[in-house]
Amino acid sequence: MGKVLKIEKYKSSASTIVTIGTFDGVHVGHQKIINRLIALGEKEGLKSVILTFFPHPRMVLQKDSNIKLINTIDERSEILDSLGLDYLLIKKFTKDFSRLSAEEFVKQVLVDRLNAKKVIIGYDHRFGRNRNADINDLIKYGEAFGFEVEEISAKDINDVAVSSTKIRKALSEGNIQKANRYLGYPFMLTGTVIKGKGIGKQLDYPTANIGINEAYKLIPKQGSYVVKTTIGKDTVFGMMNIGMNPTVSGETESIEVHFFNFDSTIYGEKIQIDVLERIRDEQKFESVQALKDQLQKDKLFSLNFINNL
Ligand SMILES: Cc1cc2nc3c(=O)[nH]c(=O)nc-3n(C[C@H](O)[C@H](O)[C@H](O)COP(=O)(O)O)c2cc1C
Ligand SMILES: Nc1ncnc2c1ncn2[C@@H]1O[C@H](COP(=O)(O)OP(=O)(O)O)[C@@H](O)[C@H]1O
Repeated sequence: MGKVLKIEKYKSSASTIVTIGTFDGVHVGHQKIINRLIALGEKEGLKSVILTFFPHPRMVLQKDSNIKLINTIDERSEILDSLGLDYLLIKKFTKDFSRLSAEEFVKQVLVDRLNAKKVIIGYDHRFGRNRNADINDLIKYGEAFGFEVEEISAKDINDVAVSSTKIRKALSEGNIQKANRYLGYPFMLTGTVIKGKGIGKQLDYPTANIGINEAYKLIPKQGSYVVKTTIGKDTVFGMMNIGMNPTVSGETESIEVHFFNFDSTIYGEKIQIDVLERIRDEQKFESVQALKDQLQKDKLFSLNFINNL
């Protein structure tokens, strides 16, 4: 288990191997780089470090940017940490930080704080004020300050053929199978169980409404999905709806889950939902009975899917 730290509190006496990036999604391409980082670190006796930024540079530099992220920063930290790094450092990305020259960044962060002896970086990585510097500059700084640079080639990156952008698109289109294949783990939603309208129990399908605090979190296309979660020590499956509930209300978007074989009150609990499969688009039904009939079909679809896992 690694350590998640703010970089302002970190100064490494041990020599490190470092990779730098936003890593939104921590997808199979990212995982490949991180596994290489860890393996090389072990081989060469260097502590493995990921330096990541939050908020996303686009959220800071283009204030109007409506970028949505695959992971909240807590989700990203948890997934990165689970890969077996020594340290995950989160650098708060600010306007001031973005104004550091490439050389200042290398000296102040990579050298003085991280004590980097090796840096693994993608062939097209750019850094420093106005993204002025590239990998060749980094190699020169490495010669001056005493670290090696290992390039991840275009071929290595293209072989994986996965990108955070492609995953965002798949999620926005409701293509959860594709997103999950690219992620290498099920897409997750994390939130707190909040009060809804109290209609679920009347329908005989109580639904835990999930409140997500992070406005920048990407929510998949509206519709219903098969999901899985852990409540206490139990694995619980369910069916989730993301949408406006047009049959009974229709004003605001909600995210709600009906869990199978479950009947506890869980208001206020923090919950992480793994999204496994899409069921269908949301519909406006003629009657509450028609909605209930559909929910019964959705349940059968879900149970069948779960039985085949
Ligand atoms: C799997 C699932 C699918 C749903 N699909 C629809 C739908 O297509 N149309 C609709 O109006 N409501 C749909 N609902 C939402 C119900 O209307 C909703 O559960 C009800 O509004 C309860 O809300 P409450 O928890 O805020 O009381 C769905 C709910 C679930 C769990
Ligand atoms: N099988 C279940 N699935 C989801 N929530 C359940 C279940 N059984 C009990 N609950 C509890 O009931 C609440 C949902 O009831 P519901 O009538 O839909 O009210 P609300 O509108 O407040 O969501 C959930 O937040 C949870 O605490």
